[in-house]
Amino acid sequence: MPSITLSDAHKFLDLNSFKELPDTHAWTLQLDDGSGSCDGADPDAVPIIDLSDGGAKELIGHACKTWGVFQVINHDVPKFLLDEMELAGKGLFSLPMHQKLKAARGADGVSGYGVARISSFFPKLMWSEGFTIAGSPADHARQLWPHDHHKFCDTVEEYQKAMKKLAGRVMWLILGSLGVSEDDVKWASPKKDGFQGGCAALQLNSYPACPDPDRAMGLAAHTDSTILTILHQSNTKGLQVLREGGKRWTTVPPQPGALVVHVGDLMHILSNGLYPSVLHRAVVNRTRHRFSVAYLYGPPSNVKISPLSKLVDHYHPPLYRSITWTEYLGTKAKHFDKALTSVRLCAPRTGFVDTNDHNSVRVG
Ligand SMILES: C=C1C[C@]23C[C@H]1CC[C@H]2[C@@]12CCC[C@@](C)(C(=O)O1)[C@H]2[C@@H]3C(=O)O
Ligand SMILES: O=C(O)CCC(=O)C(=O)O
Ligand SMILES: [Fe+2]
Repeated sequence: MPSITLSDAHKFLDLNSFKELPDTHAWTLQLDDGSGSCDGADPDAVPIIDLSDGGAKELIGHACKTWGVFQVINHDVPKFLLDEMELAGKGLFSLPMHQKLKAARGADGVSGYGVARISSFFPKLMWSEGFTIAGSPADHARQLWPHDHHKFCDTVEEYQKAMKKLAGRVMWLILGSLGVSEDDVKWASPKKDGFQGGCAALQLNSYPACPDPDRAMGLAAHTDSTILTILHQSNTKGLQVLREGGKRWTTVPPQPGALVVHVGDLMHILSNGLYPSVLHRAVVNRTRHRFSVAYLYGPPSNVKISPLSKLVDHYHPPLYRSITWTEYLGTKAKHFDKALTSVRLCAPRTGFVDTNDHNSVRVG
């Protein structure tokens, strides 16, 4: 079992046990000042795209350019699998804390139970707990359920398989909307025996009901270091996105059976900035426990990612240097919201809204 030092102990408080918000979790940000977030009733809402629609590619291209996020329906991932994964995750988080700590994420590790990796960039803790699965869930699952970890592992593996297939399909719709063909991105090309490219992590997020939701933060504003992320959120709202160059947070309303797709930083790089990664966060509420599962999809870890040559010419110089996913995750762990800027080659033109300069927008 990874040892937990005393200074770390406050990170592993059982959030369900609080009647009041502890100071360690009280953010000074004003979460909602009334001028900001709007909910799904807004006509200008996050697009919902039917993957069985012949025009899906164009609709996805437009959504990537303008929002960096969209929901997909008719995606062929069975509803029972989404429900089963949600139940498996809820079962994990409902274990006693001492049991969950047996699968705690080590200091340099990726997999395991713990607070969000980006926590170290913030003075306050987030009102959430997470469990990250990179590769096989078996080792950690065995620590959590010494007598019966098979059901959890089977569900996770089936979910990973379905998500990998969907992620490949959506990635090709996105690339297709940029006029990029399979010959242009060898590592990602679909092979006869199934989609080859791609590497991924699964992130389970739990946001317990919170006694003071306006002063708490479920998951602080961030972009994902992925090509794309596929998010399944339970039927409780909490996910908010910031529209490109925008100043207001928009709720992505849970829609039964729909999956949310986020454009990640590596797609931002591949598209040479045409499809900016989306800044998003999770807020919490007073009465309901919220749960989400994110499938974080990227390229094989050692493939060099750079702006696609089809999108680069004399008038459109490459804006980012090439970098592998492994290197980028390291850069993100060190620079967080400055990671994309740190791999940028040319300074943004005057008047260009750099959506990744988080200081220029109200992130609270
Ligand atoms: C493959 C990934 C992507 C990671 C790191 C690693 C495993 C866990 C992912 C997340 C999931 C939660 C938000 C985030 C910002 C975090 O803190 O951990 C993500 C991060 C990233 O997208 O950078
Ligand atoms: O819980 C959510 O809605 C957001 C989760 C998220 O952004 C992530 O896991 O990267
Ligand atoms: Fe995210």
